[in-house]
Amino acid sequence: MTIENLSSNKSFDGWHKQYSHHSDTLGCAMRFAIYLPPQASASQRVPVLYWLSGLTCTDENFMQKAGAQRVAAQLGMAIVAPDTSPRGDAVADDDGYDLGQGAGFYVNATREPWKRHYRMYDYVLDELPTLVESNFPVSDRRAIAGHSMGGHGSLVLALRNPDRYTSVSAFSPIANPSNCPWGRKALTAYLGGDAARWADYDASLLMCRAQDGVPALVDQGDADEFVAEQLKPETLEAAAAASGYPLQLHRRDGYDHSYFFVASFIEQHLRFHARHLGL
Ligand SMILES: N[C@@H](CCC(=O)N[C@@H](CSC=O)C(=O)NCC(=O)O)C(=O)O
Repeated sequence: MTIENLSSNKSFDGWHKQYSHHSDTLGCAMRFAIYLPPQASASQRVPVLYWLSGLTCTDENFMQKAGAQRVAAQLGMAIVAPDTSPRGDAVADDDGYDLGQGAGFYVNATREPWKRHYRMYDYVLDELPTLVESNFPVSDRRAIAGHSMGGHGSLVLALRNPDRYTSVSAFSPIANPSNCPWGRKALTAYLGGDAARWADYDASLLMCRAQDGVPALVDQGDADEFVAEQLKPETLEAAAAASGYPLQLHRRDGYDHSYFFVASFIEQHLRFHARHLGL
């Protein structure tokens, strides 16, 4: 697999780099960013945190706004941030910011006009780690985290694949997409109108029936403008209580939905993952 380096910036003695590559899964060119801490070398592979961003984002929002590099460098943890959807003139799109390009929802679409390219679930689960692990000094010890739509994606990927990740965390996740306007719009378009087909992409439904799973950490601001209508953290708490799932969910006084919130608590998330990654 050929990857093309687009940028390189030294950061806390490590490197932030952006790459482009052709994705067979998505059928288009894709961009991702990687932060390689100073410990990563030909003789030392480091574990990786995969970060999934939210609606309207690219690989850049987290890498430029969250301020994660200082602690990742201390811990010896790589971070990989993919784009949030397939992109390009040949890729279906929608006028709304919450569907189409920039809004892939980390699902494998089954409906026209989306199903040809919108396969972000498979891309994040399989193609991206294979590519990253064969091109960079990183190991197959993986954790996953994300924000909002990406929080939904990270929880779904970890809940369905506990053998692939050591731990999962989310900021302000869309916790019950079957039951909120953002989720219903996207899942109807990508998977069709039968809500029974959405259950495999709904973190609250998955957590409710989880027999075991990797440790989960969620932070939710109580001044988040989307919390009541779109995010519904109470459904995730109820699901964890019902199944006994190892979820820690913190409500944070006065914080909104922005990356100012993510930046305020990202160190705690990185240290949580570091413990489970064995760092
Ligand atoms: N009103 C905004 C809506 C988009 C938005 O708030 N995006 C969030 C994620 S929301 C859920 O996935 C985000 O992360 N934005 C990027 C950022 O850098 O803050 C709009 O119309 O754009």
